[in-house]
Parts: sequence; structure tokens; C-alpha cells
Amino acid sequence: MSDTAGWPAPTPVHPVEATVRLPGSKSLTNRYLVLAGLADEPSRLRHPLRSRDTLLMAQALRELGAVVADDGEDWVVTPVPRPSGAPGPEADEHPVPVDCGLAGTVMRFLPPLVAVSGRAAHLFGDPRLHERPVAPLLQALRDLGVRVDDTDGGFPCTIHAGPVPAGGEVALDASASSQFVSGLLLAGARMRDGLVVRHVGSAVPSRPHVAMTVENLRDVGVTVDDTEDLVWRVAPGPVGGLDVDVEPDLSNAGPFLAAALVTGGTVHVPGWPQQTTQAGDVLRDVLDAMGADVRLDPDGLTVSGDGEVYGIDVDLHAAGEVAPTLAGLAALAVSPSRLRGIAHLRGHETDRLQALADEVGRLGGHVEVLEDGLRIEPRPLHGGRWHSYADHRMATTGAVVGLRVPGVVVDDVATTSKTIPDFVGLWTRMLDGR
Ligand SMILES: O=C(O)C1=C[C@@H](OP(=O)(O)O)[C@@H](O)[C@H](O)C1
Ligand SMILES: C=C(OP(=O)(O)O)C(=O)O
Repeated sequence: MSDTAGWPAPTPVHPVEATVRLPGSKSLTNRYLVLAGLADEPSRLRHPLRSRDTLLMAQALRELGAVVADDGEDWVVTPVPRPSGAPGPEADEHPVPVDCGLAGTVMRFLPPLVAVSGRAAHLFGDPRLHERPVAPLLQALRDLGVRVDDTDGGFPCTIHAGPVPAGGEVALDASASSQFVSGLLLAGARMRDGLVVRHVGSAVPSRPHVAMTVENLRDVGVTVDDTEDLVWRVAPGPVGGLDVDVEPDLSNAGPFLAAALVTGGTVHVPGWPQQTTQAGDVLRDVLDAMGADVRLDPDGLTVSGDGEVYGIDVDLHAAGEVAPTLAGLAALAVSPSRLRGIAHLRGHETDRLQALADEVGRLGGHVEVLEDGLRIEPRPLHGGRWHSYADHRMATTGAVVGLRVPGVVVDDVATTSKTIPDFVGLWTRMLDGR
């Protein structure tokens, strides 16, 4: 099937009964890569996610002088060489090019890493990346003494070579993205005085992702004090190497688990962690509220449905990643839904609120965009073209809707390569019961 023809989302006639082995977490893989790049010794990442976002992060580390070797199973990382003294003017002459694609993690984690590497880098990405918010992070780096040239407050930008920032305290507004905080914290231990990051502004979204950053820093021996709300204190000190198994990506489990509800079947995801900082773990509660039977056992998560999906009223400020899947599911429900706390999704891979309203609307559904989220009123849907907007989660949401609605054609399913390259293979095998 050519790209212009699109991908006809399958509408199964039987309930799904499948075990789905999901690839590793994007958020964990990219944090581990950054920490491995900053470490004092080599690291090994087992079961890393190999997708566009993580391959770009690996390539960015290489541009900065690290070695990221793929031995076919694991990634073995030799860190970015530490700067020896203040760089001379020649260090600024050839900034290394860093393609960030459409990856928020690369866009927001790399500038602080570059700043402590003593090197110069030119960071750029897809046209849409240049619209995604990053100004508060770049300003925080300037406040720490880093020279940054940006484009109207955003990307493309150049981080100039200079002495490693001394650190201290920096205040910024992270209400547009938790990744501003995570990016600064990840590099904080490399600053002479460590780093205190203080959030000022309305609420920080995706707080589990900040907790993940703190936990991963502690994993490599960095001391982080997060006892004061909205203030994170990273102590200066060594960064240990990693030998870690990357958990499966729980947010990417969403569409597959949704298939159990929509078709009245059962989907089992092996390796679902018993405890995790991944935001996608919220799916256990939300899918339960939408009518699923949800069981977490030592060997994984099992979700079953009876084909009837109930609407929900839920605040997803902490886990906006799962909102597109849930919006797709809500469009197939027997009662209306309200998804709250997700205004920041306007700055994601696309304006997800508008995109969901437009695509469900195109199939005859009704999704109202509100200031902080969506109101979804289920209506009978018909087939049609589903636009992906270069957004992996929009593409997979089209697949969820197609489970119930014949004739849904996802225009660019290949865009799932951002975080789940074999989405079509996994989806097809799930529907085949393999
Ligand atoms: O740090 C991370 O790994 C992420 C944080 C969140 O970003 P925002 O806080 O910008 O929503 C999340 O949506 C994104 O998919 C991954
Ligand atoms: C918002 C997302 O990604 P990013 O890391 O590019 O911000 C996402 O994966 O839903």
C-alpha cells in the first residue's frame, strides 16, 4: 500500500485474544541515554527502544563525542568526553549539528547536556518542532551564563561553547512542558554548585515524568532533594554508569489495551512493571473506569472488555500522553466523556485537541474543544480518511477508531516510527491472535 493510499485500519469481526510484547519506553530510553552520556563510566541499556526519537538521541550523543554501540541486543554507551578547562574560541567555530526531529525529549534534554559538555551545537528539527515551546528552558540556560542564540525564542538555536556553568538556582515557568525541568535536572550534577530548579507559574504538567527523572538520577548515584513542592535540588557530584533493563512503553500500550475494550476481548502485556514512574500506568485505573476488567500479575497486565465502553470524566494533566487513545475510545463509548487538564497538548506533536476534534468530526462524531481539554459525545461514526499530522498518537488513535468503524484509512501510519516503529506489525499480529 503506497503512502498516498494510506493504511486501511482493520475492523476485526472477532474479539481480540492476544499477548502483545511492547517495545521499550521512549521516556526511559532517552533519559538513560542522556545519563549514560554524562556518566563517568560506560553504560549498558538492555531492551532499549529503537525508534526515531531514541535514534536521534543516540546520534546527538555521538555528535558530542560519545560512542553508542548497538550490539544487536543492547546499547553500550561510552560517555561524552568531559571538558578539560574552559574551551578556546576555536571550540565555537563549528557547532555540531543536532537533529531533534519532532522529539520533545531531544529538544529539551539536549541544550543543558550541550551546555555542560563545553561544546557548541546547532539544534534544529522538523518544521513543527520549531513551533513547540522551549523559550523558558533556553532563558534558564542564559540565566546560568550559557550563550544561546535562538529563533524568536525557539528552535533552531545555537548553544555556544563556554565554561561549564557554575550552577546555583534558576527559576522558570514549566507550565508548557515538564521536559524543561527534566532537561535541567539531568545535567545538574555536572555543574560546580549543582542546580536548584524552581518552577514559577501555573501547574507543571506530566509530573510523573519529573518523578521519573528524579528516580533515574538517583539510579546513577546523584543526590536529588525534591521535598519542597515545585523545587528540585540536584547536588553536584559523580554520575555512575547504568546497567538497566528498559521497561515496556506503557503509554504505547494504550491503543492495544483499548482493543480489548472495543472488541470485547482480552489483551495481555507481559513485563508490565509492578511499580513504575511511567505516566502510562494510569491506564489501569482509567480503563477500569471505562468498563474493562484489569488485572496486574507478576507476569504482566491483562485487560478484558465486553464490547461496551463507558464514557469518563478524567483529569489527564499528569498523563497527557494517553489522551489521544482515550479520546478515540471515548468516541466509541455509550456515554459522553470529558478529558480535563490537557491544554498543554496544543504544544505537542500537533495541536492534539484540535486534531482529535477535526478527525472524529470528519467521521460524523462530536468532539468539542474546551479551554483545558475535550468534551466527547459519542455518535454513530462512518469510515473516512484519518489524518495523522505527523503525530504517532494521532495515527494509533485512528487505528483504535477503525476497530469499530469500517473504512477508516489512516493517511500516514508510518509516522508511528517516532516511538513504535513496528506498530502495524504488532497491530496486525494482535488482531490475528498471534
Ligand atoms: O519527559 C518525558 O519523557 C515526557 C514528558 C511529557 O511531556 P510534556 O510535559 O511536554 O507533556 C510527555 O507528554 C512526553 O511524551 C514525554
Ligand atoms: C508528547 C509526546 O512526545 P514528546 O516527547 O515529543 O514531547 C508524546 O509522545 O506524546
